[in-house]
Amino acid sequence: MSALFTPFKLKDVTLRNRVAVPPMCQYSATDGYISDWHVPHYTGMARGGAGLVIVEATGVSPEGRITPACTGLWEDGQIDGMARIASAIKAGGAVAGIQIGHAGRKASANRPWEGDDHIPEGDPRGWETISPSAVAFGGGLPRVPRAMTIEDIARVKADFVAAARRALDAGFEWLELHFAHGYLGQSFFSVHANQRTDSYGGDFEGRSRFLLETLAAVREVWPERFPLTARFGVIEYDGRDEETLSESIELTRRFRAGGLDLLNVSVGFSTKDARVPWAPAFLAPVSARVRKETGLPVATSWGMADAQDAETGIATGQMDLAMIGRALLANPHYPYALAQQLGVADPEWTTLPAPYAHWLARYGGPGKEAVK
Ligand SMILES: Cc1cc2c(cc1C)N(C[C@H](O)[C@H](O)[C@H](O)COP(=O)(O)O)c1[nH]c(=O)[nH]c(=O)c1N2
Ligand SMILES: CC(=O)[C@H]1CCCN(Cc2ccccc2)C1
Repeated sequence: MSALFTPFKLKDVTLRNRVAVPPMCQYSATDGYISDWHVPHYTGMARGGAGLVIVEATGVSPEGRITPACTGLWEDGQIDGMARIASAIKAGGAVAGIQIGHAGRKASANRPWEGDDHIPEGDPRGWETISPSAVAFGGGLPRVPRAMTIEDIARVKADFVAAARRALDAGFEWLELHFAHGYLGQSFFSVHANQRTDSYGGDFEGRSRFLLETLAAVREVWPERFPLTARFGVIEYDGRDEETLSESIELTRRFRAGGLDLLNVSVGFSTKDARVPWAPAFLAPVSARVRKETGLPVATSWGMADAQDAETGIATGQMDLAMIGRALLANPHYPYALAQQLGVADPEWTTLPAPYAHWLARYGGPGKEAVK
């Protein structure tokens, strides 16, 4: 019996298995509105057999996008397109999730294949960036952000709440706050990005305040029956890992007390000088520690695609969900291959829709004997 292919119930939502498609920007939107790219893309991901599909980082405001081509939920007109995506994911048999976020000092950037760098100041495609402090990320993102005022902070929190409401209206049943990867939420917690001397900076309490207040505000509007989750970088690989991890674990305990239902464990990416130990499943031991020391269900990703790594991750309690990203860009039906490799009974019917499963259940594969 495969641990990866067992259902996962969280609040009133049940995932058919532990394979999750993490949010992956498609950089295919216009003014935050989806295009003809998105519904087929997410439909394919859901039909491939994953238990959960989380829609890409979606801006809570125009300036909260990473690039001009990122999706948004800052205005009601954007709900309809997102509703089509949510409906398609559910029809494909997966739970429909969405990540909402604000890119902070990493905003106003070109698409990865067009430079992955800040749009030059003065270029009409770009916009002013904001962050806890006027400290640039550096490298290809040299633009110095404007330090947020208390009014900015209040506005952005309200934007998260409004976007959460729109996600609910669109039919999503799993919400993920983007508090990772060097974007605004992560930046408030990061000593690299947050040098404020007011109540939103300085010590652990100050650097945690924006994240905890945003969670509390969203918790008020997101229904108890649906999972409210966050993706958060618990480690920076900047030479201060033990200090960062212990602070992150304490903050995760407070997330749990504040009503968070699951943490998607990731990397902070707050500094361009990070030395990330890239390797298959490199974050799994960190995920295990967070899960053990906080008691909160966790998901994690980063090289979790190997069948044994994913199976071990779940079977040994390192994580509750394995988030598999690029392998699913390569092959949205990869959950079918995982089920086959892990010896799941009826792998076709476990992962694929009837029009495919019926025939594949009696198909030997390329180069094998013809249909029986
Ligand atoms: C094209 C693309 C786009 C995105 C990502 C990645 C890639 C490749 N990733 C990170 C992603 O969710 C995942 O954590 C990483 O890709 C690591 O997992 P894999 O090693 O790919 O399985 C990502 N993460 C996130 O929290 N929000 C996002 O919108 C995106 N966007
Ligand atoms: C929005 C977000 O969190 C994404 C945007 C794309 C790059 N992601 C981070 C990433 C780094 C290296 C390989 C894959 C992914 C973060």
